[in-house]
Amino acid sequence: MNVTIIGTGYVGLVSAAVLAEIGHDVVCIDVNEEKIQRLRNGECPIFEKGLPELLEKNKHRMRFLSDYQQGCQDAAIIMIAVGTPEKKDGSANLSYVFGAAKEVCYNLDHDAILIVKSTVPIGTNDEVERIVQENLTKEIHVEVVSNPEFLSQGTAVSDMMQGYRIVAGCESDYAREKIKALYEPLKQPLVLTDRRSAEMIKYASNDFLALKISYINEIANLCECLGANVEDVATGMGFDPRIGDKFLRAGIGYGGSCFPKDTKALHWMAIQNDYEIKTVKAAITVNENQKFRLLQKAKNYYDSFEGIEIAVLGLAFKPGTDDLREAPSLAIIPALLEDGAKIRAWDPCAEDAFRGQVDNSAKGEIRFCGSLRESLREADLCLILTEWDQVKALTPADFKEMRRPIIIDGRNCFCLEDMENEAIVYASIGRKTVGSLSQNLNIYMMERKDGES
Ligand SMILES: NC(=O)C1=CN([C@@H]2O[C@H](COP(=O)(O)OP(=O)(O)OC[C@H]3O[C@@H](n4cnc5c(N)ncnc54)[C@H](O)[C@@H]3O)[C@@H](O)[C@H]2O)C=CC1
Ligand SMILES: O=C(O)[C@H]1O[C@H](OP(=O)(O)OP(=O)(O)OC[C@H]2O[C@@H](n3ccc(=O)[nH]c3=O)[C@H](O)[C@@H]2O)[C@H](O)[C@@H](O)[C@@H]1O
Repeated sequence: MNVTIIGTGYVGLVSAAVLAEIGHDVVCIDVNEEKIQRLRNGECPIFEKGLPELLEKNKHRMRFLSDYQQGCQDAAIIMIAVGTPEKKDGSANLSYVFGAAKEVCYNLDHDAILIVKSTVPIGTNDEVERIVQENLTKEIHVEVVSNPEFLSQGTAVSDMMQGYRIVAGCESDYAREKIKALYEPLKQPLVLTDRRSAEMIKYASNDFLALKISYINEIANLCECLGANVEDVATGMGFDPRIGDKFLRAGIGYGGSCFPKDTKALHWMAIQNDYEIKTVKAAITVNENQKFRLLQKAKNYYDSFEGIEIAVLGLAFKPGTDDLREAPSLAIIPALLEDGAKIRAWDPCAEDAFRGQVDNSAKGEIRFCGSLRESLREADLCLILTEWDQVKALTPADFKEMRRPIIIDGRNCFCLEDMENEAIVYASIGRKTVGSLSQNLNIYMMERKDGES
């Protein structure tokens, strides 16, 4: 089939490559000309495992354009995969979706299915249909289908190739048959519903996962108070298939372009309908506070961070991506800089994206380090924000390169057994703090605290 995809972000570009891989001819449209040029040059503009290879393999079935008229020619299916970022009030910004739908109307001269793949509030597809009816310039039949996406960044290609399900909200048999034909080669369970239910499945799924994370984070915080170990607790819970062992990793909370915005958007939708969705609201509140657990723990060692050299390992919101959207680093690092800390940041691929985000007027300073070793050497404190494999491969000996080996791990990267009985302090989330500093360092720390008080 001829498929045109609008938006070449994480969802649009991965969908395009996967649909080409299963035999469709795909045209990608983006308003970002630079991105389109890079794609035409054979470059992959985002960091996503397996994507460059898939684009290269299927380049004979893919075209990249910025012109809608050319891009819509011959398309049997048009898929909108543009962003739906959060607005200040928590609602979703739908201007990109509506803008793309209008462009399609102005440029389409034949019947087609218009798929909305972006995550959109319940009722948006109905609104898109209204826009289509109002703006079509030819006597043609365009049917709107809600087809949300469930991939995760970092594993996007395999998530799409081997997804748990495909959800499509269609309002006619004609649309249902087209969707079946489009996805048939993927051999995945197909959940066919009406459009509003499909839209709701997306929010309900994301928000449930967010809730699960906030729940385990609260259990972790309680474990710390009561002397239990959250990793063991999660393992014990996860064996029960009614609970499941996924999304029970305690840490400094969820980030990324979706859970934060999709929890707030559902909460907003509820309020608009005079309903308060208390569970989701609680997940949001817990997550906001969880980011700062590391700083609270660090205060056990330093009353102020003025002049303190802090190794920050990981900037991206999760490993496997260079995406910084809603990453805890964006909340934690500015707070440290404000307090006068000297940050030595390390991330294997999010450094460039982070550079533009630092507030130059803050008291402290930030240096980006090319290696973990450079970041750790002579540091007074280490904060782990992202569980990159390179970080998980560090050993106690690596941390001993620090001036004061105090490690506060927001992603529970290490077994407690490997870190205890070492001349380092290792604090993590929902587990006891292990290790101790050498006697000299202990005396130093005490003198420092006395000097400050
Ligand atoms: N990032 C993710 O892991 C997932 C995202 N989603 C949803 O998918 C949607 C897209 O998300 P991402 O791919 O992360 O967004 P993104 O921000 O990475 O990419 C969006 C792309 O759309 C382009 N664009 C904007 N307006 C346009 C227009 N009128 N015409 C053509 N191109 C236009 C932008 O230039 C950009 O390249 C969002 O609704 C998101 O919630 C759903 C599942 C997973
Ligand atoms: O709608 C979306 O955009 C996507 O949102 C998430 O995908 P993503 O945000 O890419 O990544 P996740 O792996 O879900 O991680 C999100 C955040 O939760 C955190 N997390 C995840 C799992 C866990 O057990 N604990 C935890 O703190 C991660 O560190 C990360 O900050 C969902 O997993 C996807 O199914 C969904 O399609």
